[in-house]
Amino acid sequence: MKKKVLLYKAIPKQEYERLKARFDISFFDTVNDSNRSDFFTALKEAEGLIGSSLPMGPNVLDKALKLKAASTISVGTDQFDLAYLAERRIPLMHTPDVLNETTADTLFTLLMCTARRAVELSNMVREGRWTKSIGEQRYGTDVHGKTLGIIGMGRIGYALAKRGHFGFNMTIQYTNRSRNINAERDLNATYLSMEALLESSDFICVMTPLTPKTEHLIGEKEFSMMKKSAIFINGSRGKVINEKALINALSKRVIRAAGLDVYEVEPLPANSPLCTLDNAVLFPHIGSATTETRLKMVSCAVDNLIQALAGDVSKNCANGHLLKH
Ligand SMILES: NC(=O)c1ccc[n+]([C@@H]2O[C@H](COP(=O)([O-])OP(=O)(O)OC[C@H]3O[C@@H](n4cnc5c(N)ncnc54)[C@H](O)[C@@H]3O)[C@@H](O)[C@H]2O)c1
Ligand SMILES: O=C(O)[C@H](O)CO
Repeated sequence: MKKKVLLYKAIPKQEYERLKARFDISFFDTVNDSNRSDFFTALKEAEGLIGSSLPMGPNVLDKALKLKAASTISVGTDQFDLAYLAERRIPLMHTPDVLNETTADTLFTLLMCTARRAVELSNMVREGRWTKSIGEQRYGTDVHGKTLGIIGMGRIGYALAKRGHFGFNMTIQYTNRSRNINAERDLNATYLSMEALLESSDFICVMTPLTPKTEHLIGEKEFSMMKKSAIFINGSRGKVINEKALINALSKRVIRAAGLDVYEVEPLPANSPLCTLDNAVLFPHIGSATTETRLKMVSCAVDNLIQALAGDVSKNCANGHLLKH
């Protein structure tokens, strides 16, 4: 008999067929009031889970009594409680590496758009407000040759730093849980304390995962330490930043501008004060959102689930270090 798998995201047909060839699939594109009880019935029977963007904390997974493996179509694992899963001996598989370059492309786009006020000025053209030279007060600021400070120099942080170093002759500095020797060797990156990085960077990009230790890592105190001309970029998770403090820093011009791909609440409510700020560039969580990369992520997550349900968690297991204890 085929193992039961709960799929909670629409995926390309060829990847769906790969799953269907091996497993008995229950598919939920979304979970709402009309299908919630069917979702929980399927969850109760599922040995495998695959999907993304749904909170899967203990309150949900306590009902998944037969669960043997979960596979998230993302590198971020913050929808899950890794320790809880490890306690139940359930591996959580994720999709590192396949999205590094695309996400770094997005972050650099965000950085460039923010520095050069691209969205604001493009809107001026579209709305018929380009009636004369834009004027000094709307000039952007240079990116090339500036200092890029990266908080969280992991896989994506490194890919972003590569763009800054080789493409834009930027000075790279970073803070991280541990030294990134490759970044220091390849990109001449300098390891700094958080304080030193905040005080001396022209561009500051946050690329840590969201964990209990990184929640609200950047708040009022940190914004006040940045240069008045600093441009802040968040491509990690919204909750790594105290969004209220960021809004305050932007509206009072404590810093120059921010480029954001992620928010405390997603989708960002249209009445968020962020939407009224002309010094904020707002992307709708599109770090990895290209056709090619999203397909690679789904394919990787499908492979991960097949392998994990066969007992092999040697690759891409996010809580492997906890399962060992
Ligand atoms: N915006 C998007 O669409 C998008 C796309 C991909 C990933 N992400 C987010 O980016 C995160 C990072 O992805 P990655 O693949 O580079 O992960 P990674 O694990 O390779 O890198 C994260 C780095 O953060 C560091 N770190 C962790 N806690 C820290 C702390 N308290 N202080 C300083 N550094 C700390 C780690 O040491 C590591 O080097 C993901 O967890 C995800 O949340 C967002
Ligand atoms: O974590 C990730 O992979 C990205 O945020 C896309 O969901």
